[in-house]
Amino acid sequence: TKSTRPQRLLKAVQKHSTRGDPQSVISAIDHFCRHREWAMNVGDEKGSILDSVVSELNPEKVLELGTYCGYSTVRIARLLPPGARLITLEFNADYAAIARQVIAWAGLEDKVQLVEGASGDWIPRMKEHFGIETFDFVFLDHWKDRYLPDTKLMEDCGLLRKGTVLLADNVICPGVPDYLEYVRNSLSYKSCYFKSHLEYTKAEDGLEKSVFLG
Ligand SMILES: CCCNc1ncnc2c1ncn2[C@@H]1O[C@H](/C=C/CNC(=O)c2cc(-c3ccc(F)cc3)cc(O)c2O)[C@@H](O)[C@H]1O
Ligand SMILES: [Mg+2]
Repeated sequence: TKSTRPQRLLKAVQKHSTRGDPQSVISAIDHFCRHREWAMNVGDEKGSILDSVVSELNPEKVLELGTYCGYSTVRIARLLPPGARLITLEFNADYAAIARQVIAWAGLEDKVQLVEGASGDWIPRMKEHFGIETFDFVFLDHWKDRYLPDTKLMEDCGLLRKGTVLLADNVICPGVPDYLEYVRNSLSYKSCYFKSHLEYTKAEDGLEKSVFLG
């Protein structure tokens, strides 16, 4: 039977990158998506903005919503200090299986916990199941109509603290109008927009960085 795009992306990683070298994994995925098949990874341009936000923050506890093939998981985890932890939620079993192999190939499995399941089910269980008090950094890149409800859920579950940074992908394309309106008008957030481009294209897109004020 025909392979899937995530399977072909994994093959490209295993063929064109060095095991244990996260940067080579990132470059192999970017090359595959730019020259072979487009895929919805945050990409190299927005990825550099993601890198700078993570590096400046040096987070200990990170949550990612929507793993897909693990590209942004690898980008974030490679920058985390020893002892820091990234929990990434992915509810599609096929994507989760690919992402696990990409993360393992990059040699980052010790920093990453991939949880197969829906954000709505797992956000309320972060404290009792993973012993997480609050997150320092959250990367939102899952279904766009879930950014706002999941952000409100994280607030309600007490998972955000004064200074927690939310970084949201695709705030222009495909767009998350309800989420943007919320974080830009709420007195509980200080929000700013990083203008960029949709991964591997010339279309406008960007990241919204929102600091929770408590
Ligand atoms: C119950 C659903 C909500 N909870 C969830 N919990 C856990 N994982 C969830 C998830 N929702 C979605 N996911 C997973 O996240 C991923 C979904 C990402 C959705 N992303 C996009 O649609 C997207 C789409 C584009 C895009 C832009 C332009 C275009 F022409 C075509 C596509 C670009 C992007 O950067 C994107 O991120 C999948 O792996 C999916 O299985
Ligand atoms: Mg995205």
